[in-house]
Amino acid sequence: MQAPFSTLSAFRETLAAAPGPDKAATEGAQARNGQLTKPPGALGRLEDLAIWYAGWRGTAQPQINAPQVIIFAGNHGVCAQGVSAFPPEVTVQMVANFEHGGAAINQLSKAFGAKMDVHPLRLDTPTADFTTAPAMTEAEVIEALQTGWNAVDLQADLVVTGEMGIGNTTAAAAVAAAVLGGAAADWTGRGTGVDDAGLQRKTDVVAKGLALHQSADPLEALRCLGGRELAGMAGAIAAARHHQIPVILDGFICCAAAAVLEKAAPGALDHTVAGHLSAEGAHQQLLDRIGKAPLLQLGLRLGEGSGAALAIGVLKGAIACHSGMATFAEAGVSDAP
Ligand SMILES: O=C(O)c1ccc[n+]([C@@H]2O[C@H](COP(=O)([O-])O)[C@@H](O)[C@H]2O)c1
Ligand SMILES: Cc1cc2nc[nH]c2cc1C
Repeated sequence: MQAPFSTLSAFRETLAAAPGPDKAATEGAQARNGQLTKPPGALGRLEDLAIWYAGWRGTAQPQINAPQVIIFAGNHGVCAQGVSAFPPEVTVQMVANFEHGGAAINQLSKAFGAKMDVHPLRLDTPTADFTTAPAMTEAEVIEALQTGWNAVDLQADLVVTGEMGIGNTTAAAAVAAAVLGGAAADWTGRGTGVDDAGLQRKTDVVAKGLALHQSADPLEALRCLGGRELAGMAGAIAAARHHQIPVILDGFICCAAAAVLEKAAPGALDHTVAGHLSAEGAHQQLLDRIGKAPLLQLGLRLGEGSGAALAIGVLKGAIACHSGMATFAEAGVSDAP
């Protein structure tokens, strides 16, 4: 389906009109969970995950057969300020690596049975340096949101949103600070591995951007301080909601993009779970602020959707148990405590 918006205000309305989970499917899944051959609650968070997933898919006994990993790539004018340990050319080089199957996310997608799509977003035209101008025009941010929306495969039954973009932890920190509040230093971290001087530069750059672009509107924060890959992820997360497809969020940059949606329309992330806790310092508080507990904590700070792709395995495990286990009655197991 083509994106049903061509302005930020129409995108805001699309978010506000998003559907909720199916009540009957949720209740059916809760009832089924109570009959499965295990002590009550013994599968811990897997039980909540299965019931959550069932509600969004609209069936009490769902399957996961077609996960889709979607990677958006963007370039950032703010790299001119020396905010990354790597040069911006790495973005296009890594896109080629994705296309040739050589990146971590290629292997993780394959390992967890997901198809993987890559969307380079105008890599030859970096966003404007947000210390001097808005990162994007409305037309540019809309184009990226639309590409994200249209990237979701309607046949997918689970979506992972990931990114690649040298400099994007600076953009994500600025967006997080603008939509969630706090000082620049609360949200900046080492990204690809900047040293102490680089971290100080990054914090000053974010503070400058926040001072220049003051708006209470989270979508304006995305436009002025974000990047095309953040907007792409936001568009895909919103589209997945529209099509009742659950989403696994990835690391710091993905969650900053998601926070924009949550602030623009509270509840907009109800169809999402946090795949992992990134080693990027501010990810924990970002997750706290969007009310998500990560499924995994493995010290990853790669991006590319890698932590979320690993969490596909957790969700598949939850659904395999929920939909495939025998009930006490079917197995002839006594359910008396
Ligand atoms: O996902 C994360 O939490 C994460 C944390 C640190 C770095 N990254 C990745 O590293 C790149 C951004 O780092 P930087 O230092 O260039 O801002 C970008 O391509 C991200 O995918 C990703
Ligand atoms: C090599 C490299 C791979 C990445 N994948 C995601 N972000 C990245 C940043 C770099 C520098």
